[in-house]
Amino acid sequence: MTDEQEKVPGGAVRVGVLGARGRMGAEVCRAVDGADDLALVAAVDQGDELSAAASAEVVVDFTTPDAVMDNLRWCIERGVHAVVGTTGFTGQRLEQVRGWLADRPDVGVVIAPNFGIGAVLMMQFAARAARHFESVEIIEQHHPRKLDAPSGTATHTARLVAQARAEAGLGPAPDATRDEVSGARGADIDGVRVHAVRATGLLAHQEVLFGTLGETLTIRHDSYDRVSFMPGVLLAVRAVRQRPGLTVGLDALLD
Ligand SMILES: NC(=O)C1=CN([C@@H]2O[C@H](COP(=O)(O)OP(=O)(O)OC[C@H]3O[C@@H](n4cnc5c(N)ncnc54)[C@H](OP(=O)(O)O)[C@@H]3O)[C@@H](O)[C@H]2O)C=CC1
Ligand SMILES: O=C(O)C1=N[C@H](C(=O)O)C[C@H](O)C1
Repeated sequence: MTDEQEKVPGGAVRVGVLGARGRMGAEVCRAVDGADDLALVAAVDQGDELSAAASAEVVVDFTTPDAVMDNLRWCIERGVHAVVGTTGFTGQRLEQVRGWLADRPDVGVVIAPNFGIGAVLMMQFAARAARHFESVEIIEQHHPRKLDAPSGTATHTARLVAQARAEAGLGPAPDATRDEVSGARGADIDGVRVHAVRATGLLAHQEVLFGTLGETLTIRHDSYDRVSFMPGVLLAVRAVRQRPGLTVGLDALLD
C-alpha cells in the first residue's frame, strides 16, 4: 500500500484526476477534496507519469482530445473506472472504447460532453422540441482558450436533434442560400447548422433556436462558473463503479 492510500479515510472512493492543473481539472480536485466520501489520491498533468494514478479506483479525465484516448485505454486495461469530460468523442472513438471494455466487463466508463445539470436538460428539451419545428440552428459561445470548435455539447445536441428530426420524418431545414462566404452558415453536423463564437468574458453558453410558421423557440443554457459542472462530475464519480460498460451522457444517471 502506498503512502497516499494509507491516508485515505475508511470507505472513501480513491479518485485520480488527469489534467489536474487545467481549468476543469483544478476545479475537480477542489470538489473531490471537499467531499467527505471521496479522496484525491492523484493529481496528474502533462509530463507526469500516468502510473501516479494507479492507486485510484476512479479516474476523472479533463485533458485534451489528443490525450484522452491513451488515458482511457490505460485506465480500462488496469481495471480503473473512468469519468470523462474531455471532448472529441466521435462515433468511431466510442466504438473503440466499447471494444476495450469488452475485454474488461468489470470496468465502468462515463463519458459526458457536458456535466452541467442545466446543460443536460437543455439537450433533452431540444431533442423533445425538434420534431415540432422545420428550422433549427445551434449557436454555442465559449471562452477563447477553448481548443475545439464546435463544442462537444453543440455536436451532441446537433446529433440528438438530427435523430429526432429523422424519426419524425422531417427533411432538411429550409435554406435558400446560394452564395456563401465559406463558414458563414456554420458547420453542418448531421444536417444541423452549428455556429461557434469565441470571446473573452464568456465561459460556456448555448442556444438552440427553433423556427416554424409565425413563431420561434429558443432554448438557452449558460455556465458562468466551472463549479456548475461539479455536481454532475461528482454524481458520475459516485455512480461509475456500479455501472460497468460505457455510459454516454449524464441522462441515465440523473434518472
Ligand atoms: N464535459 C464537461 O462538462 C466539460 C468538458 N470540458 C472539456 O474538458 C477538456 C479540458 O478543458 P479545460 O480544463 O478548459 O482545458 P485546459 O487546457 O485548461 O486543461 C487541460 C489540461 O490537461 C493537460 N494535459 C494535456 N495532455 C495531458 C496528458 N496526456 N495527461 C495529463 N494531462 C494532460 C493540459 O496540460 P497543457 O496545458 O500543458 O497541455 C492542461 O493542464 C476540454 O476538452 C473541454 O472541452 C470543459 C468543461 C466542461
Ligand atoms: O471547453 C469548455 O470550456 C467546455 N467544453 C465542453 C464542450 O465542448 O461542450 C462543455 C462546456 O461547453 C465547456
